[in-house]
Amino acid sequence: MLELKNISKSYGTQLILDNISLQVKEAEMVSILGPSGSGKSTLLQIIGLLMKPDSGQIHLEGVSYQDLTEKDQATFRNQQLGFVFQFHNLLGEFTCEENIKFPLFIKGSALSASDEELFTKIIETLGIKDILKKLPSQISGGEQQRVAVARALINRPTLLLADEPTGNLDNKNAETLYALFVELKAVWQQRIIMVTHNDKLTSHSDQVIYLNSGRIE
Ligand SMILES: Nc1ncnc2c1ncn2[C@@H]1O[C@H](COP(=O)(O)OP(=O)(O)OP(=O)(O)O)[C@@H](O)[C@H]1O
Repeated sequence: MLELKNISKSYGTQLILDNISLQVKEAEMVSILGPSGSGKSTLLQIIGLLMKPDSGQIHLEGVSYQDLTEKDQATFRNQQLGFVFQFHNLLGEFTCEENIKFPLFIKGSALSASDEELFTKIIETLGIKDILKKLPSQISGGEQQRVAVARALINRPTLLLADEPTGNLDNKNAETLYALFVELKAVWQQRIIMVTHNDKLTSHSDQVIYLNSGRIE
């Protein structure tokens, strides 16, 4: 279970999140919608341990974020969380395969047989087998985004966090990526929290959350 209790966050005098509480079970897909500036990305960053709330508690699978030291937070992020952003942040000088395996290299140990097995399963599911040796600049935007999703999944994250993952894709690629998320949820029981502007991409969500004026509507 992911549990947020009374999360609040201000920037200066501007209250961005006002006592937000939320529970997300395993295999649930949650969409976060809301007007620009309503705090969607801020909430996602707090859940992703990239920003601290001013108050409130978060637990993921029994681990309290408050109890983690800075070093533990980095390890927790790398092992438990997967991130996909609108601008996928792929490393331009590395091939797609190297980009996908990057989180495994960070761990420092050699890739195990089960890492390789998962890698194969991921690239097959995402349909990106044929582009593995290419550089990110040599593939399309939709393909780049699928590589970013593969990289986010390679550590088997407890929670996949996606911030406007379809934001720079055309409609067709956006729908393909969303269909992939739906498949990851159905087949892999992947828990996903996605910020989106596109309310067409929420039909399979277990929870749709509208943020407005710092609160869930
Ligand atoms: N580092 C910061 N310092 C000060 N204010 C910030 C900072 N980051 C965000 N804000 C402000 O906090 C508010 C919420 O920002 P956030 O990016 O979470 O909104 P959002 O709902 O994701 O917006 P969008 O849909 O436009 O991406 C905005 O008014 C923004 O200007």
